[in-house]
Amino acid sequence: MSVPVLLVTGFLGAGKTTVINHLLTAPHGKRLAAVVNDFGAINIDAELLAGSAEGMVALQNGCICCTLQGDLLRTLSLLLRRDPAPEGIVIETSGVSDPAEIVRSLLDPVIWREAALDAVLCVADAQALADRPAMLDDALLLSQLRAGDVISLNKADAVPAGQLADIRARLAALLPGRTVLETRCGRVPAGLFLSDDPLAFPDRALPAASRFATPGFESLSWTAEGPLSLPRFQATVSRLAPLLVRAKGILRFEGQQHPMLFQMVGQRATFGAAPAAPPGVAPVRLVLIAENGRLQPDAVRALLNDCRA
Ligand SMILES: Nc1nc2c(ncn2[C@@H]2O[C@H](COP(=O)(O)OP(=O)(O)OP(=O)(O)O)[C@@H](O)[C@H]2O)c(=O)[nH]1
Repeated sequence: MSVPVLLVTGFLGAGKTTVINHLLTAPHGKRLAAVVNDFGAINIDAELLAGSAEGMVALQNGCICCTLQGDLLRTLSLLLRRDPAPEGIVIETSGVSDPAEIVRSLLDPVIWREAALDAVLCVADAQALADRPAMLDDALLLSQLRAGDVISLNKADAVPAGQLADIRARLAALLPGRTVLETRCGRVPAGLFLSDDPLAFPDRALPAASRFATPGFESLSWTAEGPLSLPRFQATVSRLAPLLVRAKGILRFEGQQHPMLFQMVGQRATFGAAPAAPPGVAPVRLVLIAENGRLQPDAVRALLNDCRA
């Protein structure tokens, strides 16, 4: 019997990792494996996933719709040979991936026999769409939305009801007949996905070939061995924010005992509790993502180096 696969797509920072964490910890009684693809040399998402050591494979420094496609297929075949085998596989694409290419690979009959694509879930960021309605004209975002069998309109808590209704109306016009679920903190109904019935979403058309052979984004990864000065880091982030689409990192600040999880989506930055670092990794790890050509790596690294306490 083939193992159902859920492909989770969505723009940078929409909440894909949050959704997958919810699915991994929801009480559905299934043994799930996750494959996460972070577009950067350091895979922060892998560290943020519950039980990340068990059944989790990180594909990094590239994007699975382009350079890492072969790696994805090899990874699936390794996961399927694990004992005990997973009962469901969740694949998180990086926020810069066009899922059309990945769907095409997964529809390959050889893969399908063992790991059948059950559904594509597109996580859309209600807060970003409320702030920047023009995002819905973005070709990559459109491709991600169109690939979705189900759209999770996430961060519904952060948007007033009237604006949420406007966004739903725009999505309904763009994607007629598609299921749109308003979600908070990625809490999609787990029972909707990874069912044993591979025909739950039977109308999948073979997607058109990708228009995003080269992603229009670049990432810069930076690490430090010692703590940072919080005021200097905040000043640097304010300076860099207009250039960035997304940033995330696990940071240590002078005078603080615990590491902090730093997340920035668009211009909004938040700090939260970070999981304990795995042994042997640098205590400060940061990934910045920007449109191609916007970051001058040496200058950015110099600014970040100046944040060291
Ligand atoms: N207010 C609010 N914030 C959320 C919600 N879901 C996720 N977030 C926050 O949004 C930020 C990005 O969430 P992630 O789950 O890392 O997003 P992602 O799509 O995996 O990000 P990339 O992998 O970098 O593309 C984090 O700070 C989350 O805590 C939500 O429903 N409401």
